[in-house]
Amino acid sequence: MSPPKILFIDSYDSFTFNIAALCRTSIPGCEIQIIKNDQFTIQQLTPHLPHFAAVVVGPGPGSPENLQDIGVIKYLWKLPDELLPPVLGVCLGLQSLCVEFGARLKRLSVVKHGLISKIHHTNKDLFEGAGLIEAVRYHSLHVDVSGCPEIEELAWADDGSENGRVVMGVRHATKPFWAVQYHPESVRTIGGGKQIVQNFWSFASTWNAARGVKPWGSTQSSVFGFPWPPLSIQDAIVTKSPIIIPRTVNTAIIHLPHLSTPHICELLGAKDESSPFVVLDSVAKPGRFTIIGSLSRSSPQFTYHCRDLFVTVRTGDNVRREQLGTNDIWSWMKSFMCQKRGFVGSPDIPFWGGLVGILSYEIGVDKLKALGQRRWRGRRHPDLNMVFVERSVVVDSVTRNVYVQSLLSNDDAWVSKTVTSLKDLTTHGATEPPPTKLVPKITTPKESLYKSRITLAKEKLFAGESYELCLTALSHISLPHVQSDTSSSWRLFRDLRKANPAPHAAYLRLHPTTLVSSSPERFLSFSRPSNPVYQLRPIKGTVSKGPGITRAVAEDALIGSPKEVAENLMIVDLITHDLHGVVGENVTVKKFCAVEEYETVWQLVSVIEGTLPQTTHSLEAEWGLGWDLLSNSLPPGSMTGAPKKRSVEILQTLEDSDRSIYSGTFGYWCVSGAGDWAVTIRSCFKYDDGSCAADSGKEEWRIGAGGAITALSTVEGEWDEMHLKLQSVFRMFGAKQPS
Ligand SMILES: C=C(O[C@@H]1C=C(C(=O)O)C=C[C@H]1O)C(=O)O
Ligand SMILES: NC(=O)CC[C@H](N)C(=O)O
Repeated sequence: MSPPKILFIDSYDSFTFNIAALCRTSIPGCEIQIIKNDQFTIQQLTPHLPHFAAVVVGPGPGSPENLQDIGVIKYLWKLPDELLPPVLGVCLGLQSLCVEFGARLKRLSVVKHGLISKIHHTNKDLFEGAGLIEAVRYHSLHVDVSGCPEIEELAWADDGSENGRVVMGVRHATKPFWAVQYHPESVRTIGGGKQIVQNFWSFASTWNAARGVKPWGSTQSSVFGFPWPPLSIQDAIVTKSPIIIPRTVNTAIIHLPHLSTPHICELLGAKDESSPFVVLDSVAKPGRFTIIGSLSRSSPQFTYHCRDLFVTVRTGDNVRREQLGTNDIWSWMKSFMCQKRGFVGSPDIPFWGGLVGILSYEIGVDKLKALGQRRWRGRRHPDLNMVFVERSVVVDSVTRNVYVQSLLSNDDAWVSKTVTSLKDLTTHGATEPPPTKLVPKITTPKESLYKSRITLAKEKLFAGESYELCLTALSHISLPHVQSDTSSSWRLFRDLRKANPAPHAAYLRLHPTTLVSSSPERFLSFSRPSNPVYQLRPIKGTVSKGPGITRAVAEDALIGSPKEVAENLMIVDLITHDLHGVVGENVTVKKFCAVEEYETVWQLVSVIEGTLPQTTHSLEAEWGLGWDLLSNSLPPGSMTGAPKKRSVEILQTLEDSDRSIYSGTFGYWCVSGAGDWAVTIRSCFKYDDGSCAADSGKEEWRIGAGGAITALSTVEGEWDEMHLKLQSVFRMFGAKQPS
């Protein structure tokens, strides 16, 4: 028998794959075909409905009364019975069902985003055997079903003086429609998930026994494409690369307990402003390894601007444009890296050599196909800027072992020369230079404007357009350009790593871009095959450090705050969805809302991990999947809010300019298939162009900062939080936060 097919109609939500995963665990062997609500007209969809055993109508931003938000779903409910598959609606899905049968749509007085409520139910029908339900809610709208004879209420929440009784579960009196307003798939929902999907499936099976489900045919396969979980993790669609000849990474290991990272960097060229340089520096826990590139003139550097049809490859003085042709930038970079497969290096370190660089926020926005007013063509600054590192030095901060490695053949001379120089460095020692003293001119966002945008963001949340919006703004710092034989940006980085030690500190000088970062936040890491682990580590929830703010006080302010936990939970659910979308079903939340201490702030951190199914995927498929996950999960959910696409679109209307590399990601993709990417926050960056020229006598730096706006945010609180985050970077300019 062919597996039962479920049609999932997605309204551009960020929890879709979580619901798909819940269906897969509740309905044995089902396969899920996901479509967008504006992908088909009802006339195009109807002939295929007899081939589906059920339809799931998912959540989403906006209103069921707005055709642009609800799309084809509006017309589903009124199809003749003989064409009808059983339907399960979630959130927006429930609202649409009820509205089409006469319910009144209202706004909640107190919106519920990422908040948990006890769900009361009849213990019958969809809720039979459901027991205790404490469920996560993501809604601003709700339905009044009094006066709708066809809609039977099965469950409700008692919001007391806030909203009174709110409908949480319904069924249609005669048609095969059931729905819930809460989120059965959320990682924090207890009860009311698997049981209700199983009950739905049992009613669906009864309905289908009478109706008969037509077999899935090749026409359906060609119309609906691959089901979820995605086939990219199976052998079938992996691009076959040429036969791989194993190559050993030329590696020397030395134990140098007293050597500091800045000294190694300086040995490898950090001081020379004219040359490219990269270091991914784990200055604080949980970071462990520091990766320093030793770039040569032959190290290829790749730059790409969104929507261009080519990528620029620079090797020394040779600059050429490579046409992307039928590739997009992601598959182009992947095919470049495919040629570098087959190296075997030390098992004790995560990086042997590979791509290191920066991806902008906008490259993610472009991938998301978010509608916006941005000018794409003729963008001045690269959206992808990466270098292929062939020679590197990796420092293990735990063992204090230093690994000198080269991917180049016949490179013994460089390896042994570098080992000797490093040993010399330790014996001679070196004095730390004093912090740079500069007089910066700082321009921060205008208070009244930023505050008005917080209010506008909240209005969008109240209207049901988003559940959380990460609002940000850029500040500018202008520094006098000081003539010196030591790169000024390198000096700044050296100061920053002291002033704000962070697990994802980085100094990436990839002209025209220079990034100086003290990011605390890992976006995504993937270990090397076989059986890689994909880890995302979102931070949401920030409290300032200061006198009296002990760990206990911070925990109370973060874990004890429904606002902070809700803010984090929404991103955890979103990130779980991003991960499910690429790796399939095996995704778990390893840590939920742990408090971590950083130099200037306490942060609430969650850890989500995914692994691949035990099916027949090859090492080859595993090798490139981290990159696929990266490209499919940008921009980082913690920098957008949820649902991602709509939130990004709203943010474009609330922010004045491109975020550029702020809010994007930087990190590496190792030739082994492993990678580690951080969120570009607590960072400053500059471009060498007209706005930053030695001839203008100034260096113009930009710093982005912001925070997640939720329905529970206060205008003052969010303004202060944005400033607090700015402060962590301002310190390196020797500057106090301007008031
Ligand atoms: C927006 C920033 O940080 C993001 C927002 C956070 C929050 O709202 O608590 C925390 C970490 C980041 O994901 C920033 O640092 O500029
Ligand atoms: N999660 C959802 O589907 C939300 C539905 C609707 N946009 C609301 O806010 O009420």
